[in-house]
Amino acid sequence: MPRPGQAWAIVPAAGYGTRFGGGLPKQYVEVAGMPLIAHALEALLSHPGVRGAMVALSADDPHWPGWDEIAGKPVLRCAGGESRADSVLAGLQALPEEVRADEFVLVHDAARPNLRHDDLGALLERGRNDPVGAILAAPVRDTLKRAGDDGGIDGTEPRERLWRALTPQLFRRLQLTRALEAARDAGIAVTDDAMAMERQGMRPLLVEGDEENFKITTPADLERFRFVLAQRGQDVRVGGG
Ligand SMILES: Nc1ccn([C@@H]2O[C@H](COP(=O)(O)OP(=O)(O)OP(=O)(O)O)[C@@H](O)[C@H]2O)c(=O)n1
Ligand SMILES: C[C@](O)(CO)[C@H](O)COP(=O)(O)O
Repeated sequence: MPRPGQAWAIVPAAGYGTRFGGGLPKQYVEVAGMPLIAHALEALLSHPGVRGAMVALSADDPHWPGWDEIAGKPVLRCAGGESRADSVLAGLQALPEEVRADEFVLVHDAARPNLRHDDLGALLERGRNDPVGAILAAPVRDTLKRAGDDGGIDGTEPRERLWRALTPQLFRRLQLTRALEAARDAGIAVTDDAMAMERQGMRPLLVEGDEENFKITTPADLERFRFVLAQRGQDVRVGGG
């Protein structure tokens, strides 16, 4: 049952997992008996602050299991686009009419299966009290090197005040739509939603999130996720991938 203040989530899931490899798009690789996208959706939709999800899929995605709801919440679908930003924009435009222009919406990668409820709660609480919105992020803790063409080190980048952007990212529906449209029209490939907002001169809030909310990009990331689940004592019946 919808509750006041719940936020819709847009889940971009129309990627092909090129860096992951294999025949199956990585969001459908099974871990602990569920495709990765199910872990991501379950973590989102089981939180009381989330109303439902709009999943942006590749057109005619043959792998989508066809869920209409998860954790008792509606799961809607739309066709994604050529880029992640295009897919997010498609999701924003496909949201139900009930979602007002000034309402906050979450954007969360299908490839991030390990979102914690306390992080999501902090993002919703603090992001809603920010004039622009907020993103989950993690401070850079390693020394950063810039690589030369020959594989040698060209230099060390100052890491003070550097953070890695995670998801979910929380913005108002119309503001994010306009920012993504502006970036698209300017031919700028934004790699996250905050970048589109920054281009408009806005400064989203950084909310520190857990390092375990990492994105599954390569097979090594999948092994890390399996290890994390094993550590949590979950049965890891590994499928393909
Ligand atoms: N045209 C695209 C490209 C990506 N995504 C989604 O955006 C998220 C983050 O993208 P990434 O990790 O890069 O996934 P892929 O694009 O599938 O990976 P790769 O770049 O290795 O092909 C993923 O959930 C992916 O499905 C999307 O919805 N539409
Ligand atoms: C949105 C994101 O997950 C934030 O770190 C990241 O930018 C996605 O990048 P990708 O190359 O589309 O995976």
